[in-house]
This record gives sequence, C-alpha cells and structure tokens, in this order.
Amino acid sequence: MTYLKLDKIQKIYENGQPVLKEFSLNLERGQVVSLIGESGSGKSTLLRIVAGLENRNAGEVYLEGLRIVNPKEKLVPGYDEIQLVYQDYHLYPNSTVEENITRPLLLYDKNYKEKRVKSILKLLGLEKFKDKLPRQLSGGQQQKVAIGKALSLEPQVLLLDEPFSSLDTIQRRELIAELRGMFATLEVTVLFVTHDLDDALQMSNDLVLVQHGKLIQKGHPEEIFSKPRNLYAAKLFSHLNPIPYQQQYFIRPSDIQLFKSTGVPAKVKESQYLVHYNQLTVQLGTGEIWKVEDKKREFGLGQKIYLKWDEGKVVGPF
Ligand SMILES: Nc1ncnc2c1ncn2[C@@H]1O[C@H](COP(=O)(O)OP(=O)(O)OP(=O)(O)O)[C@@H](O)[C@H]1O
Repeated sequence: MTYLKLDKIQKIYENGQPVLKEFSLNLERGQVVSLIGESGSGKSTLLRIVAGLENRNAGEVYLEGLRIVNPKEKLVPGYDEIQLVYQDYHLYPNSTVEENITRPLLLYDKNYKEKRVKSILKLLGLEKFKDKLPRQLSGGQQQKVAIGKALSLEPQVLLLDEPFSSLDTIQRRELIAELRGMFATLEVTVLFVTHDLDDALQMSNDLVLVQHGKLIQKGHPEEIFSKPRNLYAAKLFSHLNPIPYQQQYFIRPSDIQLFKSTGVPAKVKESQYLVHYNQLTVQLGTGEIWKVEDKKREFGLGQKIYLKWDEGKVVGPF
C-alpha cells in the first residue's frame, strides 16, 4: 500500500482560478521528495491540504490508507503525525529554544517530554542554545528550532515549505546536508517544497515539478534533464539556446563545443567569468544570441568562434 497518497487534489479559492488541478502523487514510507515550482504554482496550498489544514474542493489525501480530513470536518484541524515547517519559522518569540520545542508536547507526560526535548536538542546540535530566545539566534539556528518543534511530536510525515529561503548559500547547503542524514536516521517521510533546483538536488534524488497547480514531471533529475516534458522543466536546469530555423527546438550551453575554424560561426559579444568556465554570450550569423561555455577560457571579446553540437542533445519541441 502507498504510504502517503495524494489523489486528484483540486483547489479553488473563493472567486479565484483553480490553484491545484487533479494533483496526484504517491510517497513510500521514508521517501524524501523535493517538489519544485515557481512562486504561485500552488505548492504551499498543497502542503496545507496534505497537513489537513486547508479545505480541498475535490480529491483525497490518505496516510497509510486512512483519509486525511478537511479542517471543516474536524474540531481541531491538523494531525500530530503530519507536521508542516514554515519558511518564516513560526516560533514563539518570548519563549526559549527549549520551551519552543516543548510547547507542542504540553499534554504529554513530564518524563517523556524531558527525554524527547533532550534528544531533539542533541539531534539538531542545539543543546548550547537551549536557553536562548529565537531573536538571539542566526537564521539557520532558528530554522533548526522550527524543525525541532515539528519533530517533537514524532511525526511520520514532515512537510517543509521553502524552509531555507532566508539562509545564505553556505548555511543552506550545510543545513540541508545535516537534515538529509537526520531524516534518513529517523525514517521520516518528507515532502520538501522549494523553487530552487540546487536546494532540491541537495535534499533528494526524487524530484516533482509543479506548474500552475499541475504535476508536470516527476523522476530522477538526470531523467528530467535529458527528457524534459515542457519548457519549464527544461529551463529549470539551464539556459536554452534556440536553434535557428527550427522553431521550438533548443540546445543547452553545456552541450555545445567551441572551435576556432569549423562549425556554425558566431561572434563573442560578452564574456563572464564563472567558477568552472567563462560564460560567453555569442551572436550567430542568423542573429540569435546564445550562451556557450568556454571551459578552457580561450575566447575573448569580439573574437570569431565556431560551434558544434550533437543532434541527439537537442531538446524540444516546446
Ligand atoms: N488564502 C488564500 N486565499 C485566496 N487565494 C490564495 C490563498 N492562498 C494562496 N492563494 C493563491 O493561490 C495561488 C497559489 O498560492 P500558493 O501560496 O499555494 O503558491 P506557492 O507555489 O506556494 O507560492 P510561493 O512559492 O510564492 O509561496 C496564488 O495565486 C495565491 O495568490
């Protein structure tokens, strides 16, 4: 049996357009899936529906075969087993780190509570900050507290709604690596929402792409990279150069080889130093402006350049 099943979920806010359109997804126990979509594509709405915090217009969510009910059908919306972690932390500002993590356990036995909080503080490396207030912590530390708060109830499913967007790149990478290991240890099922492909790839190899409330493509990144279903899926991974006279067909900068004498002629208009190559902006004889990768850093501004690519690498039609 599928562990977490999202079955044809539909959502229309009052007086609005459909935000989710027949969205279906199955997750196995312990699976970590990154869901990528542009701003406004319905990701947060989907997570709130999965958590039982938002009414859906049609479709169902099942956890281990049991139906997750809409908030309007339940006295206290939501489930202890499914926890949502928000981008803006949602911490109690006047409570310490320890108190924040303890709060969801208000009704639990004192001994259990103490043991649980201690283990979470340890798991997240927050022991030395336990008496601090959220505002005395860095963004990354606050985000860890938010995750600790969600973990205190021993959830089976963790829903992460763009939790790292306020952190800098290094903080994000470190935290994601740490969490990835932790999720595996805890065998928690995770749906991680982001608009950032790098964050998604750091977190998991299972990607789901959503656009305008619809599931566009899911699978391993390599598969989506080589066989994108639409322009959004293709563009997520890199810039796309339009092939002259072949409308809707494109070639990626990384799939183009540069030569000094044979191939499609172009002229270097701009050169930008990037970590692994110079990114050249070139103009083809047919007028198109392309981006190419000069890995040997050998071409300069105004220089003539010749381009070749393998027809098998062409993507489209989109
Ligand atoms: N409570 C609400 N009432 C009415 N419309 C809403 C409500 N919440 C979200 N929407 C609309 O639903 C659409 C999807 O919003 P949602 O927040 O789910 O997208 P998202 O992909 O999470 O975006 P972001 O990445 O910017 O957080 C947007 O057009 C938004 O304006």
